[in-house]
Amino acid sequence: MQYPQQICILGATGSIGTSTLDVISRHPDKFKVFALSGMNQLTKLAEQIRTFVPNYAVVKDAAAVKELKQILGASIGKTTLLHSKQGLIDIASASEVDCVMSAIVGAAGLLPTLAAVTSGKRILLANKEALVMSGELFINAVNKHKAQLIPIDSEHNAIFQCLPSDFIYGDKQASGISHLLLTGSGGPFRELPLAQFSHVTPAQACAHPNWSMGQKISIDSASMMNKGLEFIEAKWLFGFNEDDIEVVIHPQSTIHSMVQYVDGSVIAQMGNPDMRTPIAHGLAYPNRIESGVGPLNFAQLSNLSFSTPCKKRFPNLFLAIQASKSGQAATTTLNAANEVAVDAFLQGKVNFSQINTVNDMTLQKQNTSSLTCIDSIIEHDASSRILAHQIIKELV
Ligand SMILES: NC(=O)C1=CN([C@@H]2O[C@H](COP(=O)(O)OP(=O)(O)OC[C@H]3O[C@@H](n4cnc5c(N)ncnc54)[C@H](OP(=O)(O)O)[C@@H]3O)[C@@H](O)[C@H]2O)C=CC1
Ligand SMILES: CC(=O)[C@@H](O)[C@H](O)COP(=O)(O)O
Ligand SMILES: [Mn+2]
Repeated sequence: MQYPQQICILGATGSIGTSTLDVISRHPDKFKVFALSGMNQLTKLAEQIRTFVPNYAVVKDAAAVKELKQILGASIGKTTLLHSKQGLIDIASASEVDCVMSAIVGAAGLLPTLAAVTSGKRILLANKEALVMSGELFINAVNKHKAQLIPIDSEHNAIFQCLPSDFIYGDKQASGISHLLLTGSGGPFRELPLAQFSHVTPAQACAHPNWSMGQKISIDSASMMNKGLEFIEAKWLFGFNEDDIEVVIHPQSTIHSMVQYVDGSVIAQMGNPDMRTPIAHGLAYPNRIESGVGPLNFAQLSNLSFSTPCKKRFPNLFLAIQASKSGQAATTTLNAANEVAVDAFLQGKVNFSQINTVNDMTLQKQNTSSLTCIDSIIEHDASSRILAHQIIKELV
């Protein structure tokens, strides 16, 4: 690895983006911020521009460029402001960039992340939805363009750390691996009586017991759709079959995931629940750098517990596993339906239990045509969203 690395952060104003800048700020000799992007939080983006002085910053549209210019005034410095999808694609594929942090939430992250892939960058992948939407196509592009894909999602980064360094994609036999153990906390409703699920508020659903994250992933954690998306993400990142991935509920989020080997050994990655650890690991890989996360205090770890997820409580997890077995069209459909349903829940249009109803019904109504190119994936995503909106209209 040649320092300094020029870094592009897609989704800089979000939870992962902010943690990434925190790690980078600890290592000014190693990382330079080349480009940042934000969507609605322009004041926060302006503050980041003043602090990190990137070459480029990308916002939603021309009106946002104008507003950001006004906020920045003379402190705009050398930063050029771009906008729209094309602006994101331009910064993700710029020749000066070594490494792209993919931290936009949802389907909006797909095209800029793919632009980084086809430009052969090192990609730090937090945006799991991109991989859920485009699985095989995404991995084929990584291989074709010799991009380097490093998982940032805490579970997948943990598995990446627990696999042998010479692990060959999809070849569990050669490495003596039995299966992957994907841990999930069970979220804020792990013990809530089932009858109360349809009455929970967005604030309650967003109150994750262990992690501080953006709204969408927090709701997904509460329904365990997050673990369903992560199941599909693990399949594509490591080349495993559905039968080789087991989801384990671990409420403390101290073990971030594990690899079970055929000789009975289990290798786990542990740490305090703070995304700066996987982010620092990805930024410096294969080296290690200080992240700002303190050491685990084992004397205070009174209890590490584990259990099996329940289908009645977390139907979204099982829907996602089923979709994974069905194939690409099903996982693209599920991702789109879930984004629409979570948004509707946040707006008070559907209740928490109806997120699963919308996901299930959209999967039943949508076709399962084969999706072999990016245009067909984008089209399928769009038509699934239309179906999900129709289903919501009929529900309310
Ligand atoms: N937070 C976490 O700890 C973890 C997150 N992840 C994954 O990382 C990704 C980001 O999550 P998180 O940081 O929590 O999310 P946040 O909601 O906190 O941040 C999302 C970022 O994306 C920007 N954004 C939102 N919508 C769009 C859009 N349509 N076009 C362009 N930019 C957009 C936001 O801009 P703005 O805020 O300015 O509106 C913000 O910068 C998700 O895919 C999530 O699943 C994975 C593991 C852990
Ligand atoms: C930090 C991270 O990676 C999240 O995806 C986290 O795992 C969410 O917690 P759950 O395990 O409750 O989904
Ligand atoms: Mn995760």
